Amino acid sequence: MSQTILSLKNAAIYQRDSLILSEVDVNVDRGDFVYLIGKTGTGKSSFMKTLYGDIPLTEGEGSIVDFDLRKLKEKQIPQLRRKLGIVFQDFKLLNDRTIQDNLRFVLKATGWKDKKAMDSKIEEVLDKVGMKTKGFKFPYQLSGGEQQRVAIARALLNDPELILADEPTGNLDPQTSVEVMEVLQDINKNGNTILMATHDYALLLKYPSKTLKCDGQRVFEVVQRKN
Ligand SMILES: Nc1ncnc2c1ncn2[C@@H]1O[C@H](COP(=O)(O)OP(=O)(O)OP(=O)(O)O)[C@@H](O)[C@H]1O
Repeated sequence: MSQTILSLKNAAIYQRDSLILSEVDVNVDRGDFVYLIGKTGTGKSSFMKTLYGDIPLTEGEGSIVDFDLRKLKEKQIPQLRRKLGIVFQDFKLLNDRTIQDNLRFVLKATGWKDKKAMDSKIEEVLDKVGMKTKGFKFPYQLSGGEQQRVAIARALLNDPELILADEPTGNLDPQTSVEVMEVLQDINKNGNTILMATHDYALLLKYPSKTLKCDGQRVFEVVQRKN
C-alpha cells in the first residue's frame, strides 16, 4: 500500500470560472494529521470540495485514496465518498430520527444489510467518540459538541481511509472545540489520516501538526513557531 493518500500536483481549483487556487502541490501521507488554514474566502472549502468530488479538477494532477481526480466520473463519486469520512461544520444530522437511526440510515445507503453487523458497527463508532450511551436520543436533544461527535462517528462507519473535516469546530465554543479535537486526535492516533480545515488558531497551538495555508491563491506549508 502506498504511503501517499492524497497528492495534488500543479493543480488549479476553480469555483465556476473563477480561479480560487493555483499551482497547488500538496502531499498527505497515511497516518498524518494535517491542518488547512487561511482567512475566510481564501479557498479552504473549495479545496476540500475538490477532494470529495464536489468541484471537478480540471487542471493539474490529483489523486486521493487511489482515485484519479482528473478522471473521476460522476458515477464514481459515491465510491470515492465511501472511502472518505466527511465532517462538516454544521453536523448535518437528520433531526427526525435517533442517533442510531441516523447511523443506520448511512449504513443502509452504503449497502449494509445484516442487522446484527449494523448494530455492532453503530455501537463501535459511537464508543470511539464517547457517545455509546446516547444512541437512543434525537439530534436536537444533544449539545453541539455531542452532535459533532456523532457526525464524526458517522464519518467512521465505513472505515474511511481519509477523514476530511471542514471547520468541524466552527460552530462550537472553545471548551467544546477542545473536546471534539481530542476525539479527532484519538482517532488519528488509532491510525486514521485526517485533513482538517480550520480558522481556529488556538487549536493549532494546542495540537501542533503539519499545516497548509491558503493565501493569495496559493497553498503553502507553514512552519509553526513555538513560543
Ligand atoms: N458556489 C460558488 N460559486 C462561485 N464562487 C464561489 C462559490 N463558493 C465559493 N465561492 C468563492 O470562492 C472563494 C473561496 O471560497 P471558499 O468557501 O472556498 O473559502 P473558505 O476559505 O473556505 O472560506 P470560509 O473560511 O469563509 O469558509 C470565495 O471568494 C467565494 O466567494
